[in-house]
Amino acid sequence: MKALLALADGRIFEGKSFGAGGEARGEVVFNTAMTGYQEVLTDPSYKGQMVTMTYTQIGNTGINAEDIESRGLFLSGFIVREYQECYSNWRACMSLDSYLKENGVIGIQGIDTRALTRHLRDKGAQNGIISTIDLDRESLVAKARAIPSMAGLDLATGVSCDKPYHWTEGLWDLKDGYPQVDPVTLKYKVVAYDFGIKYNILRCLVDAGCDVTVVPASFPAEEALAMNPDGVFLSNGPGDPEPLVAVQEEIRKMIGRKPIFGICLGHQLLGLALGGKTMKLPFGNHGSNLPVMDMATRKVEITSQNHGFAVDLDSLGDAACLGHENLNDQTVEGISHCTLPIFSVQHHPEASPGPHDSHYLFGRFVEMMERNR
Ligand SMILES: NC(=O)CC[C@H](N)C(=O)O
Repeated sequence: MKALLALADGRIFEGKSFGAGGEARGEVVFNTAMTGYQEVLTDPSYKGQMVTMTYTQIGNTGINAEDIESRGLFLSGFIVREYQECYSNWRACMSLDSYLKENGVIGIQGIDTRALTRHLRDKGAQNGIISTIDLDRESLVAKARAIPSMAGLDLATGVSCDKPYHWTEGLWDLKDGYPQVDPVTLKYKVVAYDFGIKYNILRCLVDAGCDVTVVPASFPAEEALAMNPDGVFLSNGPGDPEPLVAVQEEIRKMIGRKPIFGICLGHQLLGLALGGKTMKLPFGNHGSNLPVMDMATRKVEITSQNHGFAVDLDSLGDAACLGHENLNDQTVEGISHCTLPIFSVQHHPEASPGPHDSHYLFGRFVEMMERNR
């Protein structure tokens, strides 16, 4: 079935539909990861976005029951060069096409994703619409123009959990899959704020020795502190961090009381709680091959990233210093508090998908909690 992708600036791409049919809208971004489309699909931080993969063939390894990063699919559309219906992997249980259909997500294939990516890189990420039902080009562009901008949107509250829960699953192992870890062996009590948390962050925390209680985005700081955790974790999540004013206020109350570690949206929220500002980047960083320098050791790590906003370092003044730097665009990749045991990173040390170079950051958080007990 024919499908069209129309961008707000008038550019149109024609392709064929796979997955669900209908119409979907969102901010179009590109992801440069060569593997891990299932983790990309289940990353809640993509809510409100349509993702184009720069890798040319997608679907080859099908879908399995294990590489899942959240309770569902949150992105609104999936754009690929060549969809592969014929999949092969020992863990695969269904095709990508069936998975998208089951979850009501629109896919479009046969798109010149190189041209689309270059367009987004040169003109900036922008809103777009994919349709199989309205093939009128002018009407689609008009609809794409009417989509509200990602800047200013609180999308995190909508994807967070409803009530606190306990997490005890550890990291995947080839022989045993995901282990259930006995909480008595976990030494550090961590309260993890869920703004759209990826499961592998929770697994990495457990693997590092943390007994994790996940709490909703709106969880009051007083209640988190009353649980007397060794540390507080702030998760990744979709949308703009700036409108989450109430969350920033709660984070502010915990600064100086407990060690804090933040990832991605959690990092941006920490920056705002420390008095800094965030800004929207032209097209952001989405992929699993992005170089970053750890300023403490000057070691370079290849990282997994997925963000469209960034912390403005100058706006932080003396509140924090640069902890990590993105070596492609020199944006702030991490901050660390000058005196308190508080740090955060823009990239994803849990990978999923991506390299494990940054796994050490979970160990750094545990060391911080150990020193502050
Ligand atoms: N992965 C994330 O946490 C993304 C953070 C934020 N939504 C951004 O786009 O910058």
